[in-house]
Amino acid sequence: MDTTFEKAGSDFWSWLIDNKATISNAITFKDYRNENAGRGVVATQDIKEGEELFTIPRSLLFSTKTAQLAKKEDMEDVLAELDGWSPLILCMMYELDREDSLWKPYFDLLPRTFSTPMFWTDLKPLEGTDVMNKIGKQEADQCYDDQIVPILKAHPALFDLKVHNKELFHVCGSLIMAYSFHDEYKDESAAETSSKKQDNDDSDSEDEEEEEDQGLLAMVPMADMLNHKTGYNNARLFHEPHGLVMKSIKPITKGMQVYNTYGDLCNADLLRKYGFTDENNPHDLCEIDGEDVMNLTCSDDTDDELKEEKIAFLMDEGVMDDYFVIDADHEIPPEMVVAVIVFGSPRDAFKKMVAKEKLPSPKMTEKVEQALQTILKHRLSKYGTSLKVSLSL
Ligand SMILES: C[S@@+](CC[C@H](N)C(=O)[O-])C[C@H]1O[C@@H](n2cnc3c(N)ncnc32)[C@H](O)[C@@H]1O
Repeated sequence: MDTTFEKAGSDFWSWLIDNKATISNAITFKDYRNENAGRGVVATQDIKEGEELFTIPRSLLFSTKTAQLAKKEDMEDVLAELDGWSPLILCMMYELDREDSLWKPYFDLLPRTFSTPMFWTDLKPLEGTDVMNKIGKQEADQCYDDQIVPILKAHPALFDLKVHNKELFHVCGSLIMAYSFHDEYKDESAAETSSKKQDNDDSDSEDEEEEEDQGLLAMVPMADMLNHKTGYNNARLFHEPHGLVMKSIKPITKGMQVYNTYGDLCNADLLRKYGFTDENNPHDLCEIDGEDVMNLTCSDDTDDELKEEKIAFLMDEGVMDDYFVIDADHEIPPEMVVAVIVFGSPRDAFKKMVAKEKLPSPKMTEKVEQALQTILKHRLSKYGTSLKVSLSL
């Protein structure tokens, strides 16, 4: 038995109880490291649908509202200037290793290394997959350099650049990516204050509204100890006035793992955010680059100007996007068939479509089928290895 692992779990459990969380005795932690899934939660007895598994009071949520850093002089304003995850990342960088943090037993439990591609030194095995364009390492590095470093430098009493470095920034970002929640509960009086603040600030951009709608970004101790397995979801987090409540949404037999859902995610997203994939994933998909579809199917008389016109027409009609998606049913989407027909149409035929403002129907002719085969072969050629070799790796 790994006593350090066990002790961290039991210290955390006691900390939750001491801080007014309630936990059903029908669950306990289990070591799933032999399945590369870290710690998880297991049923110690049969659980009925709708049973409360645990309740976490809001005072235990680690967010920009509760973090130590937010209470330091000037810091409320500094954090308010940042966007996206940066405010919570900065709070976490400050507090993650502090002995005097309320969340110490929780932080001690969180991993410091990750299997997400962000940390891979060799990305070759991912060549051709949809993950490659989504890793976001450069953007994250840029965010650290542009947004975080100036704050660290301006507050030497709070931060030490040797400790609060890029590595710690990535650790905190990765923890937020894989462990955080948005607390969707809206206190009516707080909602009113925040909408008033918006009126005053005159800052009603769509992005901000969207962020507000998602709720408060927070680390939710215990709720984040549940693993995910596509198709096996048996518990869900409810955002109630008195706290965040995890309930079973199906009967759970003694010995079964308790799974939350991380969403209906394709394997590329599971890997990018959480560092694992699901073998049988009905939400898996393959993206086909819209530009490739255009380049591989344009009729011989298509110059750059006509290409632009074709793209604009397809976009106006809502058919064209950056990518076409083939999902797990392996059907070619009708939008992609329409795009192939439009790109392949000679100038005159295309001009008639535009004049009539009418898209062709997604009819599968021999010519279309050949074009689609060319596109799919091209897509396949992007993979560095065959499926057989990848599986053996
Ligand atoms: C919200 S945490 C769940 C608790 C986590 N197992 C732990 O020990 O801290 C999410 C992380 O758990 C792991 N995980 C969750 N479900 C998994 C699965 N089905 N297979 C492998 N790892 C999984 C991944 O490392 C993921 O990033």
